[in-house]
Amino acid sequence: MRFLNDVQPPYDLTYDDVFMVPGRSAVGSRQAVDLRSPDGSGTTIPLVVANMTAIAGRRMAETVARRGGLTVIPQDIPIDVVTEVIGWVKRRHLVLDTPITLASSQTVADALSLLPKRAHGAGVVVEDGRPVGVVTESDLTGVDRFTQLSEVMSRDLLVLDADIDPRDAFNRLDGAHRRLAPAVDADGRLVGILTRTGALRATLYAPAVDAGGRLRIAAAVGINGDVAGKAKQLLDAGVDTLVVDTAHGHQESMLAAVRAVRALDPAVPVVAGNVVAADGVRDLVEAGADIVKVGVGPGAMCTTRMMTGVGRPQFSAVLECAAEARRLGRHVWADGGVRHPRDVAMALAAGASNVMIGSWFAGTHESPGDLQQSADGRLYKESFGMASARAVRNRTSEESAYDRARKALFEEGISTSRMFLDPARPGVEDLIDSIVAGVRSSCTYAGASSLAQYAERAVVGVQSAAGYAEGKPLYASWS
Ligand SMILES: NC(=O)C1=CN([C@@H]2O[C@H](COP(=O)(O)OP(=O)(O)OC[C@H]3O[C@@H](n4cnc5c(N)ncnc54)[C@H](OP(=O)(O)O)[C@@H]3O)[C@@H](O)[C@H]2O)C=CC1
Ligand SMILES: Nc1nc2c(ncn2[C@@H]2O[C@H](COP(=O)(O)O)[C@@H](O)[C@H]2O)c(=O)[nH]1
Ligand SMILES: [K+]
Repeated sequence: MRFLNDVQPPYDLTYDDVFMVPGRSAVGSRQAVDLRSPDGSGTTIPLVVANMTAIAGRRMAETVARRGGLTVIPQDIPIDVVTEVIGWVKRRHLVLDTPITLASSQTVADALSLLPKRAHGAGVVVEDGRPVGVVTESDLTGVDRFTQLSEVMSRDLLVLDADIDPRDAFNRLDGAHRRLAPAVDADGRLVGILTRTGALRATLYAPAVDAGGRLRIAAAVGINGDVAGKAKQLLDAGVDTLVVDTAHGHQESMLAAVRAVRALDPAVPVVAGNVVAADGVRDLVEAGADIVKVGVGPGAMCTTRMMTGVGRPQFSAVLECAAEARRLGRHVWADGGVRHPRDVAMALAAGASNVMIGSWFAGTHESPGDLQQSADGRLYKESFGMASARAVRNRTSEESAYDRARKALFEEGISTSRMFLDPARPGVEDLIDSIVAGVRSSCTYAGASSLAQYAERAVVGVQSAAGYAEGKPLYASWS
C-alpha cells in the first residue's frame, strides 16, 4: 500500500480517516478475485469471527466456515464443551445447512422457539428420520400456539438428493418456486436443508476445510493457568487454529504462554495478541506466533480507551504491525472496529491477512443469544464485551469471593448492548455476501486479483470528516 501523493500525516489513522483511489486494472471481473488468505488459516474469504461469548458458537462456526471464513470459540467456554463443538462442526455437511428437526406431535410454540435459531427460517418435521413435512413462520402465524405441527405443516414436499450439484439444486428450487427443500440420503433419511440462496452461495464460495475435507474451526486460550495443557486438549480435539488471547498481548506472561504453546510443536497456526506496534509483533513472533492479532480499543464493546487512554487508531496499528510481520515472514489479523464492508477492505489494504469481526455479527440469527424484540418491534440480540463485568463474572465463577471482587474492579467492556438484526440481512451469510461483494469490488478498483496484490497496489488517501460523510448514502432529501 502507498499513501496518495506519498503524503503520510504525522498522526495515526483509523478506517474512517482513509479512502482508496482507484487504479488501472486488468482484472475483468470481480468474481475473478482470489480471496484466499496466505496465512495458513485456510480461509477462502478473509473473515474471522471474534472469540466473544455473545457471538462465536457452534452455529456461527458452521455457517461461516461453509462460506470460507473461520470462527474462534472463546477461551471462557469449558474445554469439554469446546471439544464437543469442534467434533460437531467437523461432522457438518459442506453444502447443506443443518436442519431444525421437529416431531409432528410437537406444537406451534415449540417450532416458534426454534425457528429464529437458523436464518433459513424453517423446521423439518421428521418420522423415523425421514422428512414428512415442513413448517415455516407463515404456517405458524395466526394459529393457536398449542396446535400440533401435524395440523399446520405442509406435506407437499420437494425433496432433494443430498449430493445434488448446487447449481442443479438451484434450478430445481427455482423451477418449483420453492424457497427451500430438505435433502435426503439414498434411504430417504434427512441429511440437511438447502435454500435457493444457499444453493447459489455454494456455487460462489469455497468452504474453509481441513486436510480431511471437513469444516475448519479455531479456538482461543487465555494466558492464565495451564495454558499448554489447555492448548494440548484443543489440538487433540482437532482444532485448526489456536489463538492465544489477552488484552495486553505485549506482556511477559503472554510471551511465556506463546512459548509454551509453541513448545507443543502444533501442526496448526498459532495466533497471538493483541498488540498495536512493531515491537509487540517482533516479540510475539520471536516467542512463536505465526499470526499476530492487532487492535487495542477499537472494539464496539470495548471501553479500554475511555478507561485507560490506551490503544491506537486501527488503520495505523494494522499498517505498522503488518509491515513488521511481513518483514519477519508472518501475518497479522486486524481485530475490532469493523462496522462496514469498507472497513474490511481498508484493513486488507493495510496488510491484514484476515479481518476479525465481533459485534456486527452479534445481530444475526447465528449468534448464540436469544432473539429479542424492542418496544418499537425491532429484533435484536444482546452482546457484551469479554472484559465487561458480565464476562468477568462468568469467567471467575470458580474463584474465591475475594479474587472475584478484586477482578470485578478492572472492567474494560460494556455488559449489555443491543445489536439489531438488519431486516434485509438478518443472517451472518447475508452480511458476508455484502462484505465479500465490497472487498471483491475494492480489489478490482485497485487492479488486484489476490489479497497480496491488493495490499501491494492499494493507494490510500486521508480524508476529512466531510469527505467521509460525502460517501454515505442519503435515504431522504437534504433540505
Ligand atoms: N483488544 C482489546 O482492546 C481488548 C480485548 N479484551 C478481551 O477481553 C478478554 C479478556 O482479556 P483479559 O482482560 O486480558 O483477561 P485474561 O483473563 O486473559 O487475563 C489477563 C491477565 O493479564 C494480567 N494483566 C496485566 N495487565 C493487564 C491489563 N492491562 N489488562 C488486562 N490484563 C492484564 C491480568 O492480571 P490482573 O487481573 O491481576 O491485572 C491477568 O492475569 C480477551 O478476550 C481479550 O481479547 C480485553 C481488553 C482489551
Ligand atoms: N477492550 C475490550 N475489547 C474487547 C472486549 N470484548 C471484545 N473485545 C475486542 O473487540 C474485538 C471485536 O471487535 P468488534 O468491534 O468487531 O466487536 C474482539 O476480538 C476483542 O479484541 C472488551 O470487553 N473490552
Ligand atoms: K471502542
